[in-house]
Amino acid sequence: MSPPTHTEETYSTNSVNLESQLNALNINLNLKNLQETVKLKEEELQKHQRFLRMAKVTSLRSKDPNTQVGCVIVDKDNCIVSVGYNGFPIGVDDDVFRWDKEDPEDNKHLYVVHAEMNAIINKRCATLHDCIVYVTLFPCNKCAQMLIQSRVKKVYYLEDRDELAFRASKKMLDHAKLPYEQVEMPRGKYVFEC
Ligand SMILES: Nc1ccn([C@H]2C[C@H](O)[C@@H](COP(=O)(O)O)O2)c(=O)n1
Ligand SMILES: [Zn+2]
Repeated sequence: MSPPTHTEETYSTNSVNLESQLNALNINLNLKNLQETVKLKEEELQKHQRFLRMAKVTSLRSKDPNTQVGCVIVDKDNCIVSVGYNGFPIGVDDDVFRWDKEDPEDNKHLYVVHAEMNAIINKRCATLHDCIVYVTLFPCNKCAQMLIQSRVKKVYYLEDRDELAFRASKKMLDHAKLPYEQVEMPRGKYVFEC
């Protein structure tokens, strides 16, 4: 077999260079796509953190001495369509009805309207279908029922509890395929100059 001619050697070298240049371009393109994906993810996380910070501010209006919960609902255009916090129904006097939990026959849980329920009731739009719910504490089973029936798209939350109401809520949300996601907040993001 005759040795490769100068032309064949040159062609072979060029094709190797071309292939390595294409590989380098491909790696560079993948890196740029990855950087863009990471940037979009970071921007989305910051959006969720902004709305959860608003939910936290909303929760400060609650008179519950033990647990203040806030809820913000936004539509598909990220416009706030409703807010709510946990409190007694309109006209149910905080001075008459008790906020403590000692007496099973006269317990705040018999009276309080949850933040999510208030946000659902307070909505300033025809429907909550496909809206996103931001709540400072994971929805209980009763709120999960209302959120499912309202056909919201997803729930983002800050805190969770290992209690029956929350376990039942997850069971229903999972079965109804209503997704939920816990959001980590950067430290010190609740410092409000009031
Ligand atoms: N997702 C939730 C869970 C609870 N709440 C309200 C109901 C009570 O006012 C308070 C919990 O009281 P605790 O048992 O911690 O003394 O939080 C709500 O609005 N939404
Ligand atoms: Zn609830």
